[in-house]
Amino acid sequence: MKAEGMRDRIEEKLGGKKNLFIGYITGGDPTLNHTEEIVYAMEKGGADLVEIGIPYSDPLADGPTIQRAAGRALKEGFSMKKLFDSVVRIRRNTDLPLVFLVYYNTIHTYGVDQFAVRCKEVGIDALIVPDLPLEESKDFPQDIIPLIPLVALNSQERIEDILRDRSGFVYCISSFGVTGSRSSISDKTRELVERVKSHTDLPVAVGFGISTREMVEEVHEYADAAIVGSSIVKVVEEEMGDPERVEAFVRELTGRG
Ligand SMILES: O=P(O)(O)OC[C@@H](O)[C@@H](O)c1c[nH]c2ccccc12
Repeated sequence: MKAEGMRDRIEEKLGGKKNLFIGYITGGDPTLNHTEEIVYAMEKGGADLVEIGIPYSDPLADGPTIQRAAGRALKEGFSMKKLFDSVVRIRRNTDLPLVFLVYYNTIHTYGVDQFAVRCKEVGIDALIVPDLPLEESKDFPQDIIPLIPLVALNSQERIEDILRDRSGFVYCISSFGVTGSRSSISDKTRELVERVKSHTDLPVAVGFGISTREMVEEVHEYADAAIVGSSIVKVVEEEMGDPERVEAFVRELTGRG
């Protein structure tokens, strides 16, 4: 489903391209000022899209690294209102596609329609809602802002259903369990991506457990985009949000510049 009258930054930047890179950070980690600077840093390092995670106290799909990031952000007084204000500032400076990674509770508490409208207003391009079941996503106002379809190794028979009438890109989850670095990518992932590609022309991205340039290259052999979260968040943690360090790490992962 395509949002009416919305400029499709995701299609412009990702459509028909290869060797793409998507980076994740947690919004407000360690502060919202850092988030703004880190988004620019990731773009300079070669990221084609940035996922901004909304810190949440009970993030069931997240491993310890991203949980700690959420803890840091919440301790600093994170609020949705302040994040929306940050995105308004970010949008004055870049056309980089931006996606929120947000648990449903945050949306529900804000008000579903209000949340969707505000995201669109500030220039968020899509949402990833890891805990929203497919059936319920059908009632979500995707005419206002699209939801990125998530496909897991065990979604096999439902792939066609999941991919029907979608825009943006497809997020293939390459392993079972929670976010966080792993030493290798399951070989089932390639099959999953091939299957997804037989049902859609959207760009296909692979995430979960990717942490090195070698793993990014491996994903690029069969998918359009590699997604890296926890290992970027680890740099944010170790370097106390220093954008230059994040830029250097993202550049190492993308192999650009
Ligand atoms: O952290 P990893 O293993 O690199 O995985 C990507 C990831 O961080 C990001 O896309 C993400 C963060 N939280 C999530 C929850 C569900 C699905 C995906 C995510």
